[in-house]
Amino acid sequence: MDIFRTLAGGGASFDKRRFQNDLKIFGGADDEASTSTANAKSKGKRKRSDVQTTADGEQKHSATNGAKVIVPDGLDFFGSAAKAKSTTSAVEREERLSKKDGKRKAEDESSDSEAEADEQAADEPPVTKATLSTFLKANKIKLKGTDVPLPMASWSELETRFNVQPWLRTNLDKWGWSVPTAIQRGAMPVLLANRDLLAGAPTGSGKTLAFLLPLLHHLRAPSKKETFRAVIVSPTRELAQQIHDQLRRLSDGRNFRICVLTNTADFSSLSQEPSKRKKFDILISTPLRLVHAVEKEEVELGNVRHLVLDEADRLLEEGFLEQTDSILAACTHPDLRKALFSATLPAGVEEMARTFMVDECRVIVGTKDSATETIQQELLFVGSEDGKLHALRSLITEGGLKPPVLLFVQSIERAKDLFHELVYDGLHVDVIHSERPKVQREGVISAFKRGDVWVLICTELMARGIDFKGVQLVINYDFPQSVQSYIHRIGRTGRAGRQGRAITYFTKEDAGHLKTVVNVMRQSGCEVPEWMVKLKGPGKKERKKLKQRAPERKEIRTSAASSVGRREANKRRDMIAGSKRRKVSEGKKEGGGEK
Ligand SMILES: Nc1ncnc2c1ncn2[C@@H]1O[C@H](COP(=O)(O)OP(=O)(O)OP(=O)(O)O)[C@@H](O)[C@H]1O
Repeated sequence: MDIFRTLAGGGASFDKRRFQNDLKIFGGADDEASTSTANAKSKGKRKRSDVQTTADGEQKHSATNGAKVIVPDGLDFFGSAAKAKSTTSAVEREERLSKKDGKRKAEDESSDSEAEADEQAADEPPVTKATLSTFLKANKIKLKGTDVPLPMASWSELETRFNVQPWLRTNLDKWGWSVPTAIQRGAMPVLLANRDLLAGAPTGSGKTLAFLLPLLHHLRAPSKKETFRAVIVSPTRELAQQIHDQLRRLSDGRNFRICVLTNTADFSSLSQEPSKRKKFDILISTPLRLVHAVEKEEVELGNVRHLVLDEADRLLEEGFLEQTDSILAACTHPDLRKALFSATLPAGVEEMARTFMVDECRVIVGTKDSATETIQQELLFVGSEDGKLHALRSLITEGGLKPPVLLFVQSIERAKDLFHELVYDGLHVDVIHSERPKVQREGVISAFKRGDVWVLICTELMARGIDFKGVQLVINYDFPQSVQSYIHRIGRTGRAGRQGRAITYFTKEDAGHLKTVVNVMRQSGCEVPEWMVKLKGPGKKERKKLKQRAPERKEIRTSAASSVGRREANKRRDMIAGSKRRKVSEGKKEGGGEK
């Protein structure tokens, strides 16, 4: 079907002169090799988001094409205008710590002014009732609930206001973060005051610390008497492991016993008879594992005082809802406090959450269900399924594929297929999905973090929560099945104040759902062609259908002949490289004798 008829059927009209290049390609959509950038920054006019501060304190993202996009202060999650610099320095400082001493010294000297900005930010005065509304506005925080505790402006309030133990502050300071992020400012006081909390803030904005620190504060020290006083539930093993790693760092030196139920060793300790079981202070688990353990009476949740649902909207969705419900029912302690966190909180989820929370506070940062501002988002029309491989290979040959890259597909099958295609392209590519054994999954993640894997093909498994700091680019090879999926997937880049880029491929078949992504792009300040803005969004029914079931797509495969050709070419290339290496090493041996 003609794509323009499809789109026009949705109420779109086009400025054909302005988008003549796109139009040309759309018109020739039958040619499966056709690809067209239908994004705002096409043809090299990509927006860069260098944060500038104007005299009136507003921040601007300067675009390389000259266009200025005003960014509200609060959407810089790592500080307001005056602190933009200091935030960057906090993240940079974390990286610098791992560099050699000499280099560190030189960098430290050159960043005197940054250090001054850090100090200024760290000294921000506590928020009072009189300054509350200005503070909330500046940090783009929205608070709701009865007697919601005032947000905290700086880390020093942890001691002065909440009496947090010095060891916790010492461990926190090891990260070198000069100021709390907006969600940490708003959510931590609520949790430190031991209130139920529903918290929403963009991807990569530091939600994990916002719930971990108050939790450790309340537990104070390991307990010999009670087991499982706190439970953190996450939808994937990988995320559970990541939360565990951060918790370990934050509780360094305190000997808290932390059980990650997805770890075989911890799990087998619980399968023993009750008297021989190890006692744990904190339990981190995926829902299914936890429910099984509760059913088998290996885990007893009657002592739990603090329950955290990370990626709460996912845990309250079909597929996990039943298990989350069982977990809630098993946490029977009268003093149980619940904290729900996510970057996306659809209205239905909030409604459901309110049915089991008590006198909860609601803390939302930025616009609900929106993408992180530092991500340059692009939509790329690829004609048809085959066009995706062409687009990807063009990106590689044009040098636009700067590793590390995460590449999302809609199913395990397609992840495997794409891996088999790309592995012959000479890329350092690997694939991760739930069918791969745990050890392999862990190995792939480590290799990706080390930089040994440049392109990681993944399924929805990696869409939420995973914090790979330096991801340069996210490619949605297959169009995401919901707006939440889109926000979380692209949120793997542009984390902790860094810049990131996300490209979403779409075919004629995806066109009906384009508007959902377009809305997110516009909301986060990306330019979008007018014709896309005028598109009609999918109805509720269509959205539900797509969420429940991924569309049928043509198998990922270039012609057998070309893949054999590439395989042969790669073999030849490897042989030549091997022979060169051998010659060099033989030469070295011979040279060695001359000394
Ligand atoms: N106050 C801070 N200043 C600077 N960096 C921070 C601060 N707090 C956390 N970070 C860093 O920000 C990054 C993102 O944090 P985190 O993984 O908690 O994000 P998140 O909001 O949970 O994201 P997602 O929604 O994707 O799960 C991490 O690398 C973390 O170390």
